[in-house]
Amino acid sequence: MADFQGYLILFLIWLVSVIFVRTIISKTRSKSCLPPSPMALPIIGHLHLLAPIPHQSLHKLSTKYGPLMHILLGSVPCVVASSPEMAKEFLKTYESSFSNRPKTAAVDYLTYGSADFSFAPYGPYWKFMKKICMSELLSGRMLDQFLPVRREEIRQFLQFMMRKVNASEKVDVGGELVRLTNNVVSRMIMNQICSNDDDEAEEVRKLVQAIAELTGKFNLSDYIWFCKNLDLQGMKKKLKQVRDKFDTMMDRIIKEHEEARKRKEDGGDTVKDLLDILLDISADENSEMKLTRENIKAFILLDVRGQHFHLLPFGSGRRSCPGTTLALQVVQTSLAAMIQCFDWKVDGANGTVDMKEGPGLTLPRAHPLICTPVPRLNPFPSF
Ligand code: HEM
Repeated sequence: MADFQGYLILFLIWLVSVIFVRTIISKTRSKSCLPPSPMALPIIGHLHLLAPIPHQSLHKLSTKYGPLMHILLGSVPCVVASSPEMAKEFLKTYESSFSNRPKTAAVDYLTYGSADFSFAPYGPYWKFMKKICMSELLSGRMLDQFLPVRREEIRQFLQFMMRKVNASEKVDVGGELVRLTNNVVSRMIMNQICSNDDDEAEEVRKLVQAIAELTGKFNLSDYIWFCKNLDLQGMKKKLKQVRDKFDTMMDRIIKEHEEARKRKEDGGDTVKDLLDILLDISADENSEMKLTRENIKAFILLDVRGQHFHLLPFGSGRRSCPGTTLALQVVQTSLAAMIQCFDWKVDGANGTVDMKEGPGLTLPRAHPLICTPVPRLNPFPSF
């Protein structure tokens, strides 16, 4: 009996040692495969190194650790590529392994459980939506059809500037360009204008701003594993408020579209907006995939070509921006009109433009650009 106990103890010691040594070997092996990394702190990993503006901090770290480095966002491992060559490796050579976007609690909730296109996992639904975007929603034919909308909105923008000239008033240039963009996109998507000065327009603007802020905000529960189910920042309540408001607005707009479609059924050749096309696809019994109400709402919610990997304003590869052609048409034409019609006198800072960057997903300015427009030529002589 004593012999048997001795053998059992020896066996257990052998088993524990084997497991222990194997774990150490596998850990060392997997670590040695990872790119260089700064020293991480327990729990928060490298989060403390990313303040105040993450892309600037990452650039600084890359000058020390090279164009490919490994960091921990709390408990989430992450690889950072910081040179054109490395970007090409991820976005072209090994593109198929990196075609998903990270999922955050805010985006997942706001998009009805990732039912949208921008954050959809790479798979059959994403492929279906990409095809619809390229062949219908944002196709060349569709963009040509909406040329009068873009022309009208740029005209309104220039007329607004002329009114400011006549009143000798300053302008928040960024704010007005956001208004121009929102108007073009919302007229294309659902035939609605956001610039009328009524309460509803203000409500929509606030909603868009709240969505942008919530999706760009750092949420502890996405990155620190033991905070996953603790809502320390009160995000859940804010997300629910915003999504409920959006939901009510969309239900009303969809109902209006459906009533208008019924009235039009007996003929008429009015231009379809993007929401009409999405409702057509969702009603089509033979469609390759069924589009749900939530897919449609989530698609609407979130609203240089990427071949030279030095400048990638629209990304590159299969997840690159499908709105590039539309965006370039609006950006180039608006910029040309702004430069052709006005000189822009910068307010304060000795007349220089303050290029300080603020935090956010789309690289906002730290401070608004306030200018006084000075007319070079009047595009509307009778105005
Ligand atoms: C100047 C304006 C714009 C810029 C700078 C821009 C930039 C970008 C960037 C950087 C991405 C991510 C690309 C990647 O992950 O590789 C993206 C994705 C996307 N953009 Fe844009 N974009 C603009 C305008 C638009 C417009 C006008 C639309 C539609 C009307 C649009 C729709 C989308 C969509 C749906 C995605 C997600 C694509 C996917 O995940 O497959 N964008 N955009």
